[in-house]
Amino acid sequence: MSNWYEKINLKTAHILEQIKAHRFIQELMAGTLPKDIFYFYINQDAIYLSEYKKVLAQIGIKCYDENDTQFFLNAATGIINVENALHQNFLNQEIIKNEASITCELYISYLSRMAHTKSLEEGLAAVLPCFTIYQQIGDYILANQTNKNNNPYQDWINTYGGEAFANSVKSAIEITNKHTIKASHESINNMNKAFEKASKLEWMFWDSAYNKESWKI
Ligand SMILES: Cc1ncc(CN)c(N)n1
Repeated sequence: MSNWYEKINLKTAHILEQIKAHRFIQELMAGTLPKDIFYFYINQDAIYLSEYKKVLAQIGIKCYDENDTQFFLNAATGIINVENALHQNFLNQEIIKNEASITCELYISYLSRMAHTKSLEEGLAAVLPCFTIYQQIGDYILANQTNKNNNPYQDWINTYGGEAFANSVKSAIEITNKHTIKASHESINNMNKAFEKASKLEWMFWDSAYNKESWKI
């Protein structure tokens, strides 16, 4: 019998396919993504990660098993440090913007609400696509690109397609699956909704970067 993650991954496969097909990802893979769009993304992602780090710490605080707590606290520091270093490599200080785009604001606010006001199970499900989708996209690009030696975005691709990130994703999946074993039907439904919504927000995050989303007023 398949576990919770396998089922929800299958149920949301259409979202992942749309992310893979998105012009942001296709052009990133080809190395043709305009630099201003990539920088817009990296800048928004730096804002996103500084909040996401707090969300992971909050999830860790809520865990009952100390190993799970440790995992999320490590994830909040370790992985994010790697990503921040990656961002600093790409970011030109002059273009740093401090204002979150609408979608960035929406995504971080949503995750923060899930981590602070919902059950641990729902919080786990909400943060999981941030792990799994990036790994799947990293792996997808690594498997399909033909320009590994001259893609200006290769460092980004390697970070998410790499083994270190895969290990961390595996642990996040295992912890979340473990919390579904005794979960009620209602709780599983809520977890499904949270995973699906966060997956859609992942698509929206790339789309908003591609369009250099601005506030309407
Ligand atoms: C928006 C977003 N989602 C996920 C990741 C991968 N941690 C990220 N860097 N940015």
